[in-house]
Amino acid sequence: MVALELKHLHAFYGKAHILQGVDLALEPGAVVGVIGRNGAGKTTLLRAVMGLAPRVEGELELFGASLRSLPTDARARAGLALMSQDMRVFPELTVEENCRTAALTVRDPMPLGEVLGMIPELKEHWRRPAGRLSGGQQQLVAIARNLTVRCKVLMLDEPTEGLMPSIVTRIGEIVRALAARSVAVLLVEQNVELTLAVCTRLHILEKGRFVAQGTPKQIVSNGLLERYLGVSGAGAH
Ligand SMILES: Nc1ncnc2c1ncn2[C@@H]1O[C@H](COP(=O)(O)OP(=O)(O)OP(=O)(O)O)[C@@H](O)[C@H]1O
Repeated sequence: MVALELKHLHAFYGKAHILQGVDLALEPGAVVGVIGRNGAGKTTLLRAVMGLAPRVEGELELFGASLRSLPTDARARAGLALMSQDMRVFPELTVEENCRTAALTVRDPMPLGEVLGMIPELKEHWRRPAGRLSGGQQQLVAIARNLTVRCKVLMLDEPTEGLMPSIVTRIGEIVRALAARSVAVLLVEQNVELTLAVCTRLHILEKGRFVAQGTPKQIVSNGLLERYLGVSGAGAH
């Protein structure tokens, strides 16, 4: 079974042809990383899947059903979620309210006790406005909202950018826990160590095309990180 499938996906900003025929299949429980240099098109890829890129061609399917004609909110209701710098939490609402408003958007939300069971560190902030929390804690609130709606495919755009190492580790653990619950995760992340540690498979994007793929081990041992990113991956596993 495939959770998310992209077939010959193209995306454009005006005349700029950014994604140039991307194919990708993401199974439930997979954690797939997309890595590539600045400007390769990683963010555009996630935005295209979410219905946020201005012009997209090709096919996108969620559990075999086409997403092409669906606007972003319908894609979200179908189980797709995107976490990025500009879409995190409602800052004026408390953590609890952030989760409760998410719960209202679906028929069968995850009970909040279960959400807190997965992210227990939110308990002590439950009644605080989310905007008062640290960047890392807000990121956990955003994940909690996506847990609440039982998203089936979670796309993360640079989830650990600017965060302290302890919270980076925590986000990695939570990503693994989500995958263990059959959520398919598509991760765009500059932190190579984290990417290698949590991903089951990596795809390298260069100038809008996938040029290589493999397990983290294969990518490192074939020297592909040096070749395409100019980093070694040494010290990571
Ligand atoms: N709104 C936009 N309008 C026009 N061009 C854009 C827009 N957003 C991105 N681009 C261009 O599309 C290309 C791909 O950008 P994108 O942000 O997808 O790359 P990226 O791989 O995520 O890079 P980074 O790692 O720097 O975030 C770049 O050349 C960028 O300048």
